[in-house]
Amino acid sequence: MSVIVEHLTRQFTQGGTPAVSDVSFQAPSGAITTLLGPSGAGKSTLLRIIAGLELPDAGRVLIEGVDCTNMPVQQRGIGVVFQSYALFKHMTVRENLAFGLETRRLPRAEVEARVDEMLKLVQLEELGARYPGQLSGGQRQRVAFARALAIRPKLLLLDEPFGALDSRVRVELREWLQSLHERTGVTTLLVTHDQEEALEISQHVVVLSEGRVAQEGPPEEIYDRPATPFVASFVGGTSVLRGQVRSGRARVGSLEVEAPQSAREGETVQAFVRPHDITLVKPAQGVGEPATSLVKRLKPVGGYVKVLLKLPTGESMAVEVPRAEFDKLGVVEGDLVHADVRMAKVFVGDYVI
Ligand SMILES: Nc1ncnc2c1ncn2[C@@H]1O[C@H](COP(=O)(O)OP(=O)(O)OP(=O)(O)O)[C@@H](O)[C@H]1O
Repeated sequence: MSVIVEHLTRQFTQGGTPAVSDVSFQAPSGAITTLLGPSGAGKSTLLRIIAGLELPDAGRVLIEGVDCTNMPVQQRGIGVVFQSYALFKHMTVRENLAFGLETRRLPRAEVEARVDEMLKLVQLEELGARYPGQLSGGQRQRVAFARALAIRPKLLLLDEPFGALDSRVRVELREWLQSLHERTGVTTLLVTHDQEEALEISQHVVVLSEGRVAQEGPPEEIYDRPATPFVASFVGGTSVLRGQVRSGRARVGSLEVEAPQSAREGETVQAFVRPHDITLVKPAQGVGEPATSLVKRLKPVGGYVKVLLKLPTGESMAVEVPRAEFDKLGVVEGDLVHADVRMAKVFVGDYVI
């Protein structure tokens, strides 16, 4: 069964903006659901309410159909992994894993069997006798997962579990978490501010902004059909540009793209342009129309270069150019270029899609 939250609200300061404001969503059973949003969006507060570490001012939390809103943490059947490992330093890995089971008064033999099972599950069979200080960050976090899963939770709550690790280990553990989830099938809620992480590992995404749900759905839907400009830019790095319909085409600054059929002449439109759907062309001197998009910033990132353009309208547009293509282009910061938009989603009127 799923996790359902209904109209959750939590306000820390009187008269201030609520950290969580009337949030409702459903996390499907057996799936990984991510709570995705920028810093301060209310993700951790929401997770803490679901875990029972924080009480809401209003609203309900239902786990497997049971109202858990006021239930003590220990009775909720939840495993939690935070960003910091929170392992006992003076205990070995085995002792760390056994601790939660012993406090639940499981028989000794069962504790030992469960610890073995968990070490195998997280592929750390060889390291049971080590202390946390003798493990790498990634290994420590795998122990934290094993400890959370040892109690056979109905629900696994993960608050930026890879946040403290370097990017290579992060990506490795992302894949590891997917395979762990395939093996356990435990309903999982993952807090992250990393859209790539959310799109890659979850089956359901809840995008949060300023304590509210901005959009909820499968990752493809969030990416392909963002419900608001916030979701478009936060999830896809999409630029949102304003323009007008002229002769059946949408003119967005110096750019021109196809207008929706329903668009009337002169109507205001918004174009959502993804960074990889733009081709940059450096104009040959004195030939053709003068270029008007200013290269404000260039940043090589792995196999591509991130380019921030300033359009004549004053709007900014993010572009990603494959490294080889960029090298051929030979532009530097301060150059003027043409920006050919290969594809854009154009919407008429205000932010309703
Ligand atoms: N115990 C608290 N007392 C007062 N304000 C709080 C408390 N906990 C969180 N807040 C505030 O609530 C808002 C939401 O915080 P929260 O930590 O839930 O956001 P978040 O999306 O998890 O952010 P981050 O990714 O930075 O952890 C923030 O403005 C934060 O300052």
